[in-house]
Amino acid sequence: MHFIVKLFPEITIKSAPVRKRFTRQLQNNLRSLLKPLDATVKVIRDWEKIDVVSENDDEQVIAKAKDILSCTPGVAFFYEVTAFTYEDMHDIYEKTASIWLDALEGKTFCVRVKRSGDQEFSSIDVEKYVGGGLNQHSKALGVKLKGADVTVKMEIKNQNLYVVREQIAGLGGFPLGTQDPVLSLISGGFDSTVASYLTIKRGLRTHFCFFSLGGRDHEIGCKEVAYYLWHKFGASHQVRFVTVPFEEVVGEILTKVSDANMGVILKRMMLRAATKVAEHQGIQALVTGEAVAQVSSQTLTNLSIIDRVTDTLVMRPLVTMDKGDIIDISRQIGAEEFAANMPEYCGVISRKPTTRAKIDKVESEEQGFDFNILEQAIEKAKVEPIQQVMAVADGDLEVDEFTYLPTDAVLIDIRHPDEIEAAPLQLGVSAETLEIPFYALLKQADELPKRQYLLYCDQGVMSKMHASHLLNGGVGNFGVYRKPSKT
Ligand SMILES: Nc1ncnc2c1ncn2[C@@H]1O[C@H](COP(=O)(O)OP(=O)(O)OP(=O)(O)O)[C@@H](O)[C@H]1O
Repeated sequence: MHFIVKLFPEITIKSAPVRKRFTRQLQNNLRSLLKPLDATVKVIRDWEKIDVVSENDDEQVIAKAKDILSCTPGVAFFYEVTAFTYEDMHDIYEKTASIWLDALEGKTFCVRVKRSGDQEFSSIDVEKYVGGGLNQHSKALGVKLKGADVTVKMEIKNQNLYVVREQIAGLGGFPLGTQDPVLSLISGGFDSTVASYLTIKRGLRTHFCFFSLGGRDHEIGCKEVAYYLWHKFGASHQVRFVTVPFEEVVGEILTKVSDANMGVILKRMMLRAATKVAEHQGIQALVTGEAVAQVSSQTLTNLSIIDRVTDTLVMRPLVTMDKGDIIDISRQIGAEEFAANMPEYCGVISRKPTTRAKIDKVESEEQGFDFNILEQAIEKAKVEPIQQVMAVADGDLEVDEFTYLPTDAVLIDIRHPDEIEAAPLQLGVSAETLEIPFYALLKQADELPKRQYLLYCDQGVMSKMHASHLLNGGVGNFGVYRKPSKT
């Protein structure tokens, strides 16, 4: 496989040393993401682009590599190419035709060439020669310079010819690691998920902070979405997931604070706690999913009262975005279903929340609040590397694991639909199977007919955590299926 990765344009307008630093960071990120997939892969950087090259032509490896390249911040787009050396212009035509001739049948096309080096011909000469040849020898409908169905692209560098087979869009943004880290307050809904995605995409290493308001299902759902975002868009860097037990803080608010100010005071408590967590982790900015006027606590008056409790920078990437646009992004990044399936949790729900809180009133109500409870919550915060958040919790019951399918057992593939599409499960034996993505499982488990179910996912971690969680809740007919090892 061979990919030519093009840099996000905002990188290319930086000064030379900054451009070099950002490109080197992207090279390192791609290397660390691609090496586990293919140990022989070479990631080579020059001023204009990054080449990803390997002898490996396995279809699944190529599909996964494309997935990685399209989800890595800093990549504008990339070409999948076939590389040749060439003798002369006719040889360029022959090599291009070997890839494109049949694919042009019934289509209009044009040829576009980017050339560097000391050749006897210009880019336009090649476009004319190759275009003419393809037009004559293929069953194309003809050449069309504007609005053609197909653009046949190639790059010529000295004696090397790269014929583009496919152009694939990248994520844009800056390579992770080029900016300082942030702590994203994630609650698993559309907003904080999209806000976290946007900070990752902009090159900010995004750690997560979750306030547990009661309900393990909500905690699991939130960890799943954070893990998903990290794994898909930010796995070149290690991040942490911090869980702050906020049940008692909520209890104190419910007993000490007036209904109207509960929402604003809860957010002030969250920001106070997040500020301490961030300080402790050496992080200098917080991120939330708030957008002006979306809910009552998000008026300018209330947001400014919320912000007064901290000197730490609070970033709100969605502040002026419409909900529909936020949901569209969440759909594009494969996270819409997470939010839609996020278990209900019992938070602070005011009947008549104020949209214009008064700072004097808020501060006087907070005087009755026992701040030891907040301090204790911060002390009890649990910091985990994101890779471990899906592990079974201490004290959870052990579930049965199988490397074969018992008669009458039903296998449930709980992987994300994108993963199932990229690598359909091949069992080698006939078995009854269902596809229920992990984020929908807790909701649907209750409705399934009583049978023995075995959960399957790639690493066996998510499936084990879910089966164990169900078992702890008294649902014992779920186990784990692992593919037998090949040795
Ligand atoms: N339990 C929580 N843990 C961590 N952060 C939270 C929590 N609840 C709220 N937040 C943060 O506060 C922001 C505003 O929360 P709020 O519940 O008012 O709005 P929201 O738009 O429903 O949030 P979301 O869609 O992200 O769940 C969230 O986007 C998130 O950043």
